Amino acid sequence: MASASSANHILLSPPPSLPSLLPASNAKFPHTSFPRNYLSHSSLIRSQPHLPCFITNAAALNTAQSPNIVSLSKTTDPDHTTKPTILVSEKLGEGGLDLLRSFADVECLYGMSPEQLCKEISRFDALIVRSGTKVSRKVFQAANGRLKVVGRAGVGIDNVDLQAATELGCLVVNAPTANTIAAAEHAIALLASMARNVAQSDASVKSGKWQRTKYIGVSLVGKTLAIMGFGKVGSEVARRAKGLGMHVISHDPYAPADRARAIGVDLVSFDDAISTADFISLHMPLTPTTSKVFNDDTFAKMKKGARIINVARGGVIDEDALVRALESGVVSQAALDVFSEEPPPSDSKLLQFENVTLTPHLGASTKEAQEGVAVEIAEAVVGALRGELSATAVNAPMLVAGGDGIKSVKVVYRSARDPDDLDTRLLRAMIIKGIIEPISDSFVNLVNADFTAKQKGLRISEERVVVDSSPENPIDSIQVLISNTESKFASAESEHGNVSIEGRVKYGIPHLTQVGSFSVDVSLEGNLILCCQVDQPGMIGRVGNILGEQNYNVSFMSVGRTVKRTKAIMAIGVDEVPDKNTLKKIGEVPAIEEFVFLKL
Ligand SMILES: NC(=O)c1ccc[n+]([C@@H]2O[C@H](COP(=O)([O-])OP(=O)(O)OC[C@H]3O[C@@H](n4cnc5c(N)ncnc54)[C@H](O)[C@@H]3O)[C@@H](O)[C@H]2O)c1
Ligand SMILES: O=C(O)[C@H](O)COP(=O)(O)O
Repeated sequence: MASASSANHILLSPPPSLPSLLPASNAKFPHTSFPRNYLSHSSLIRSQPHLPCFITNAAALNTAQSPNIVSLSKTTDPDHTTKPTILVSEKLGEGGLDLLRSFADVECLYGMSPEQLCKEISRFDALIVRSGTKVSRKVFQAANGRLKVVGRAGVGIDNVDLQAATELGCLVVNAPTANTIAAAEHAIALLASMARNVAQSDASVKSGKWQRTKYIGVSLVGKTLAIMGFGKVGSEVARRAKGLGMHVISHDPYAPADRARAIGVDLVSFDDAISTADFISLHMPLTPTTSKVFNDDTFAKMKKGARIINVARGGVIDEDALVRALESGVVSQAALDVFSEEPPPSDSKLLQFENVTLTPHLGASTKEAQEGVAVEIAEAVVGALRGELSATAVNAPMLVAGGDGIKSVKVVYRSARDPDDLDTRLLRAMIIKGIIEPISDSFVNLVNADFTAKQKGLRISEERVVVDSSPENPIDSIQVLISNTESKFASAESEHGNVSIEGRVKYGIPHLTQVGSFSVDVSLEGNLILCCQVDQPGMIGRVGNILGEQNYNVSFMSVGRTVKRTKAIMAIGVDEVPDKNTLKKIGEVPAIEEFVFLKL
């Protein structure tokens, strides 16, 4: 692709290499004319050399509001005409569906078998599920790279294989807030109805009996309630239980003590919580750590006659152990909204206990919560498909952790902020993506960038340097140093042999400010010719004339040098993509040692 008239002299020949300088081809999404760079990246990443691309993308982040927000891509493809497609596999509120339909072609296919889902999935850019759809590795594989977003219309994402999603570059978003109150209210409903045998006595009256003595209950006031998991739902349950006059304690290894204290709750150890509580309400997510955390050992530590409410996930309880605890009387009552298998098999022993109250995963099922969740997830999915920032991304780059020849990359962030307040995970993912995408065969986006880098054995180190600049700007500048590689633009190599490049945002636009040891000031937009030449009079004119002769309009020029009359770097912006011969002529100017053409 480059014809070299000397070792340091790189002449890019547009055709046939030009396609590699132009926006990424649609090869990975051959099925659609949906934006080509969607969840891929800006054309710059495919262009030469691959260094400034991550400066562009990383520096652009300075305009984003929060480092905790993930954007998969920024894209503008003026040619796209086809709407994205979204599959909704479980019942979703109308408000959310309306929103989805205003942006995409939406298909609601409820009650699909896992095989049907695998068969259908490759037609869709996004999938929206609730807790009833298992989004397994097989589903991601069957999507053939098309699926870009999975939206979980609710909180728990234990039915989505996040590892597979991450590896295959699919973003997973959820709707974490809209059903909190519904779930908390359901826990309180189960707590109160269990204490007063509402469900059991209702069934008894309906069967013609009048058993006032049998269904004598227990009072809540003054009793100790242990909330296991003091997150959104747990803390709302705590508030309500305080209102009922209960003494509330909680166990949550990650919850801040002052948040608990603010609502009069003491955070205690797991064992203290379960051994002192009269009622135990479960509100932790199902994870490998919490799976079957309520088992024979833990039931044995409970106060005899403890009562358990589970509105979290069935899998946090070893259900066989619960059966044993109910049989022995260690647990006197249980109220369960969730099960390890849903619906529970008809021969499940849990269905046979009169002192166990069961509901069919109704925690989030209020009209209000379902409408809220539907809109929340629709906004998240549409936003992600548009390439906007997504605050509810659950798989990357926050949750998970190239190059041929490249072994290590160092990123230096200069910022006025305290290094502890600088969350650089998204920037890091952007930088890694920029580096490995051009040298990776697999589909790389912000979701799987870290994972792919790890697979390639790329070491990334970060340094945060405090500088005196406006704290309103999260990052003053970003410098990327890549060792053990050669740049297509040799002048990008610093004296230590690292490829070194620095960028910053100026007036909201990413600028390249340092290439190797040369200072430059180049806005990273449009078409750019970067030359390294002997610093001598007339160079700007010569290159300008070559471009002018072919009617190429120069939009800006910037020259940087280290020592007078030695070497200089010239950056020339052009409105149009120069043809092969024009670029060749520039390369043939004797004082020009090397140059690259970049389409940003
Ligand atoms: N039944 C329903 O319909 C329904 C509705 C909403 C939520 N849920 C379930 O409830 C869970 C909690 O929802 P949320 O919105 O409060 O989530 P959340 O993330 O706000 O809270 C979960 C809390 O659990 C804590 N936690 C994690 N590991 C823990 C452990 N080992 N021990 C104790 N605490 C631990 C976390 O620190 C966090 O504070 C969800 O994951 C979901 O599975 C069920
Ligand atoms: O995690 C959740 O949000 C709840 O379990 C709700 O699940 P659902 O959407 O299947 O009702």
